[in-house]
Amino acid sequence: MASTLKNLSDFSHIHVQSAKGFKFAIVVSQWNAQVTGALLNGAIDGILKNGGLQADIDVIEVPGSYELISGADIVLRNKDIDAVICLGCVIQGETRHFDFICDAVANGISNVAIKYNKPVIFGVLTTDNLEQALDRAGGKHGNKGEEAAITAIQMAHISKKY
Ligand SMILES: Nc1c(NC[C@H](O)[C@H](O)[C@H](O)CO)[nH]c(=O)[nH]c1=O
Ligand SMILES: CC(=O)[C@@H](O)COP(=O)(O)O
Repeated sequence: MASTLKNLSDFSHIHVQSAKGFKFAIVVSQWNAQVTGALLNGAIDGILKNGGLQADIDVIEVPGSYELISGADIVLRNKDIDAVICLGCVIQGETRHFDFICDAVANGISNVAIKYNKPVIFGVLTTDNLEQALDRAGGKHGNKGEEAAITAIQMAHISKKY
């Protein structure tokens, strides 16, 4: 369902299990910091509102969304983490660089999840412009960072169960 048809932060349709006892890493890009900072706040709020502890959240900043791949790999290689949340904002520019970054990040994050058999959540906005990004980072379409946190909580429970 397109974001315009729903609020990304409306979880009334699901039962969100507790985040208590799980350890999360949030890897966040510094590119478009106005947006990624809001995504980070949303993700942290999503974990804390559902019983998680601030002490169980590691935040790792990386330069750009492309570096989310390495950031997720480094943290999973070095820490016992239940789920990683990758937050970024890629905005179309004049060239095809946007396409290469988006494809690389989506595929790279998937590969890290498979490599470590851990949930690595794709919380990366890929927008035409800044307005669309702000709308999804605490604006009229909610906060994709909070959505990514809820996804991480759910996947952490699934990983623990099976
Ligand atoms: N244009 C955007 C970038 N570009 C930078 C890359 O992510 C990467 O850091 C660089 O290619 C060096 O490896 N990154 C974003 O996160 N958002 C953009 O809009
Ligand atoms: C996604 C990007 O790397 C892009 O914003 C860079 O802008 P440009 O394509 O104009 O170089």
